[in-house]
Amino acid sequence: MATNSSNGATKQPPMPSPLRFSKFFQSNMRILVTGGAGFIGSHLVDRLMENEKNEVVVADNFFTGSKDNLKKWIGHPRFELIRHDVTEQLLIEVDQIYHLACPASPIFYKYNPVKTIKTNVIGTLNMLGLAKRVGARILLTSTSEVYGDPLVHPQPESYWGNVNPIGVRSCYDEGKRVAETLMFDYHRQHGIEIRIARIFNTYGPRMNIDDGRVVSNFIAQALRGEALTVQVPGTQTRSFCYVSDMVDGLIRLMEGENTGPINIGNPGEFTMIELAENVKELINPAVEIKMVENTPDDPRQRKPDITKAKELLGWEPKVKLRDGLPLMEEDFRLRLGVPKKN
Ligand SMILES: NC(=O)c1ccc[n+]([C@@H]2O[C@H](COP(=O)([O-])OP(=O)(O)OC[C@H]3O[C@@H](n4cnc5c(N)ncnc54)[C@H](O)[C@@H]3O)[C@@H](O)[C@H]2O)c1
Ligand SMILES: O=C(O)[C@H]1O[C@H](OP(=O)(O)OP(=O)(O)OC[C@H]2O[C@@H](n3ccc(=O)[nH]c3=O)[C@H](O)[C@@H]2O)[C@H](O)[C@@H](O)[C@@H]1O
Repeated sequence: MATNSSNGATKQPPMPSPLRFSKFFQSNMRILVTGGAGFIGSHLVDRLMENEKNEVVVADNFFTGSKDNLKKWIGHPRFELIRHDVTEQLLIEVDQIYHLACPASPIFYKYNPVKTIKTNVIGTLNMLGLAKRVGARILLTSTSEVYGDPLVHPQPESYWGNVNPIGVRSCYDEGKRVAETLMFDYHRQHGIEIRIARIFNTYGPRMNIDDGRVVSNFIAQALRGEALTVQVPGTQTRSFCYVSDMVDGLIRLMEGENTGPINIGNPGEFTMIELAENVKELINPAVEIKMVENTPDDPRQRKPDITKAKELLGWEPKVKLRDGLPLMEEDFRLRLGVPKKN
């Protein structure tokens, strides 16, 4: 039974399918990754597929994800890709669910806010219903945005947050807060085995080039020789985690005994001006940095307190921003067709 001082679960989780214990069954673990065609999801699939005992099923509606991210697995006997919207029921047999489906870039989650709420609320409800029916363990990728514009810095998991419930970002941050509530209610009421990761800004290869998030924007701008657009005031901070570290943290959380929520992120904190200066220096010293308008409710500071991840998961990030940016640059150069000058 997972441990968390406040969960108050009273019931044992339902039993997994008897086939799981059959010695004739081919793979030991069937894993569903919702949103597996997206940025973090596809890296997670790569890591899960490395284990020959895993069978991986991806369910994705391809809103922000793409088959291209999974092309090396399509046709593999241990892999299956389903076009599916998590706001609809899904009837399959699985042992673990990594529930990532949700647009993550503010441009995309604000594009159809009602759909974003439905994805977070109805989508999570459906995945919990699936977990309940088949006795699967389920991990939700929540977000540091549950802390809103935080008044406590850095943010520990015990902080309840400072979120605008009616703002333009609330479809996402309030949506994820309700998703966390649903996870704990299913845990307490039905004994479902849950895991909640609060992810802080993650970057790396395969981010959509025109995704709108700051790291992908700056790298694409530097490679195209365009000015880097720092949104005012530029002193707002973020902490950037390289995707391989993130995937490692998610798998440790799923495999461990703690329900979370647990912050997974890199505590290295940078202002957006510092980030732009780093990208300029590393990728294209000739580009300018220009200040542009910001969007409403942009959090002014964000940095994870990762004490819990260190103590409970034995996890901490390994890749520093200045080492991760060149790895992402390489991928963006290939996709944009901009070769490196020698
Ligand atoms: N990347 C980050 O910095 C970050 C930070 C905090 C939390 N997260 C969370 O991690 C998860 C993955 O983020 P990402 O950066 O890979 O984003 P992404 O946009 O690249 O991936 C999301 C995936 O979910 C799919 N999707 C969206 N709505 C869906 C729906 N209704 N049904 C089925 N599939 C749907 C998309 O097509 C895409 O493949 C998200 O839940 C996000 O909220 C990410
Ligand atoms: O870590 C998280 O929890 C969240 O992080 C990001 O949200 P956000 O930090 O707002 O991401 P960006 O859009 O990359 O913005 C980061 C900062 O960069 C600034 N920015 C963005 C784009 C740009 O071109 N220039 C720029 O200065 C923004 O004003 C903001 O202050 C993700 O996109 C969310 O999905 C995720 O849940």
